[in-house]
Amino acid sequence: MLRHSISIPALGAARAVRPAATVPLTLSAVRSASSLTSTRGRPPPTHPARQAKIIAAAAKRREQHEQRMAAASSKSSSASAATAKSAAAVAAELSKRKQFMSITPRSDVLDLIQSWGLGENKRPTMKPDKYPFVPHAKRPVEFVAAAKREGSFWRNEERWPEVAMIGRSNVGKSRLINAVCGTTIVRVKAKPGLTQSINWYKVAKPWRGYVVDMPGYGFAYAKDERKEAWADIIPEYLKRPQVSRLLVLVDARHGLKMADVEFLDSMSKLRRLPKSIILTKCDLVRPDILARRYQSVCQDVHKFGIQPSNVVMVSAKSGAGLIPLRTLLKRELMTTAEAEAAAGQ
Ligand SMILES: Nc1nc2c(ncn2[C@@H]2O[C@H](COP(=O)(O)OP(=O)(O)OP(=O)(O)O)[C@@H](O)[C@H]2O)c(=O)[nH]1
Ligand SMILES: [Mg+2]
Repeated sequence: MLRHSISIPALGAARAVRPAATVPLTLSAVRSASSLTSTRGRPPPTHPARQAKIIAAAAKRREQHEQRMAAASSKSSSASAATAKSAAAVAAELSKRKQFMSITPRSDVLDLIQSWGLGENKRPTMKPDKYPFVPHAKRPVEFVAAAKREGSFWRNEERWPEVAMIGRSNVGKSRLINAVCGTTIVRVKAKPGLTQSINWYKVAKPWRGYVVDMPGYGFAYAKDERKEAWADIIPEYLKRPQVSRLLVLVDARHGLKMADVEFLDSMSKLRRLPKSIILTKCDLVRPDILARRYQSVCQDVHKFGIQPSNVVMVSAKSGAGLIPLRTLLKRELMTTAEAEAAAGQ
């Protein structure tokens, strides 16, 4: 028999499911392979035992297919319920958006936005505030302490006022401290969940007080147990008498979210603490949308006893709106003279 030393994949292997076996090239193999692929249409002779096997396999396949079809139909009925649910959510969201767009921007609010250079503005009418927060100070603020649990809170025995920044993760709390105080010492990141402890920053003389950065609530890239720990220490911290004002930061692009409403609600039960709402990232919002946002937020926070005079629009990026925020912050802090007078009492 003619036998070559090379080997080829068995013919028809491209169509077979199993990987191709290699067989030696013989004349008889070539002949039988050509009979399998012949165009005469005669099927190759099959053994009865093999035929029975094929029939059994086909029956099994049919049974499996029916099972799959039954499973798919039950899945599609639950999927259609989920689709109906998400359609309802989309409809609710659309009607909310429609409601929001139906707000007429007030001319005084639009004027305020324009004069402060707020809003998405290619050519701001006003230069960002470049005046130092504390003139002549080498460091306007200094990091003094961080706490991840109640036992390690900064003691602040002099009872100097503490202004706390709070809001959803990524709303811009840390960057706003840097912008307001004219520093870069607070770490900032685009990913939510960077600040994972309560951090105290002491303001330089002649001021006596602290600006406090906090972990955010809502979504954050952090471990669940860490987020649970924040949920416990934040209310504990806010009970302290040293906390003199709360700055609740809200992203101007989104307005009040459920997490903000829940927080403000829980705060109204916890303690009557002066609060301001700070609309952040105003450089990312069109002026007319920003005016609507301001008006709708003023309306939403009214039920928590927050007046429109305590709703401030800022952009830590462009510096717009920082002057009123600095004024507000300084009003909260004691001067050295006031601190001495308080200590002498
Ligand atoms: N365009 C723009 N981006 C801002 C502004 N403020 C903050 N950001 C950006 O928003 C992202 C989050 O800012 P952070 O200050 O770290 O936010 P945070 O609230 O401290 O976040 P967590 O510490 O994770 O809770 C960063 O990428 C900032 O650069 C702003 O006024 N304008
Ligand atoms: Mg932060």
